Amino acid sequence: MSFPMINKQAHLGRTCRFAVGKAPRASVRPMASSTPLSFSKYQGLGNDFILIDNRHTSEPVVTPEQAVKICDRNFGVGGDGVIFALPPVGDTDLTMRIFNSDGSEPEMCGNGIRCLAKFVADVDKAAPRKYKIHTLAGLIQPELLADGQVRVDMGKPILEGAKVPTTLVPTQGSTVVCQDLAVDGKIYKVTCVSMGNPHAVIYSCDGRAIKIDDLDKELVTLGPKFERNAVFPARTNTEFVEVLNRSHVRMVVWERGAGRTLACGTGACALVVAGILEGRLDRERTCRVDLPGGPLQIEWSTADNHIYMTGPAEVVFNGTVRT
Ligand SMILES: N[C@@H](CCC[C@H](N)C(=O)O)C(=O)O
Repeated sequence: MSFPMINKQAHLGRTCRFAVGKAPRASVRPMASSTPLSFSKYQGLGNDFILIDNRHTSEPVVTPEQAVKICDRNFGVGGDGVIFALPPVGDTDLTMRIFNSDGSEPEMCGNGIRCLAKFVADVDKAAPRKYKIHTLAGLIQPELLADGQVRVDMGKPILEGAKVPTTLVPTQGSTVVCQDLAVDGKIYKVTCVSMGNPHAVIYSCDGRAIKIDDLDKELVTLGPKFERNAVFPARTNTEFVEVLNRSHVRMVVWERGAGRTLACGTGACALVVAGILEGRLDRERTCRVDLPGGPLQIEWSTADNHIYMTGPAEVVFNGTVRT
């Protein structure tokens, strides 16, 4: 591998100070507290993850509570989440599970699955190839390209509001497009899309198009008011988007369970779908999405209705950690 191998060691035996989020589907066995755990840190556009080769057993070797501590940027390794490569289910190559940095378990992670594909290829010393990965959002298929990028077949978006889930009243059939949501005395136009995980996408507020530079500072206070809004019973990821032209946008994101991050792959997919549903973007062209950490290319195929996401994934360092 052509990256510097840094061995980072941390001891995480202290009590965590943070509230641990709900992890409804997590059923995990705690690991022995003194066992050093090998991990690799990867990032996709600055969305960073601790990757664990967990293919020897179907239960994650880290609990949600331990994940919170490992993700801590001051007292731990630091990351937006912990991702596990688990044994395959059915006709797949492997299973992915992820804990957010607050310990909750999302269904999918777009940047994370690019990192996972690179990680597994690096561990197995495999030639570039396409993986079939089982996730809580169904089958997701990343392909390592010759130029180092990873192209992911993200499957079909879920457009039915109740399945996103949101209690906002649908505006186009069963889909919530440009529905009003009042937050802090302003009316946001919200479009709800699930990529397996829920997204609230916002292109305009109080009748004006979103300007990323104007709301950048506000995001930290505004984001949680969407994430925990009663109209999103499973909480939500929230993307604020500025259109540069009909195939190029800028965004910032507040992630469920992780807060402000530099990139969200599922969010980039959801906002392109939302932009097309709102009539702001062209479906015929691949859309460039500029995230705080860099660009992704997103296509919503008319041929199979799947979303295709292309972007980078890089190893940062390998290490061991005590939990
Ligand atoms: N950063 C991810 C999304 C991770 C999950 C998200 N925080 C959730 O809870 O749904 C991405 O790149 O998609």
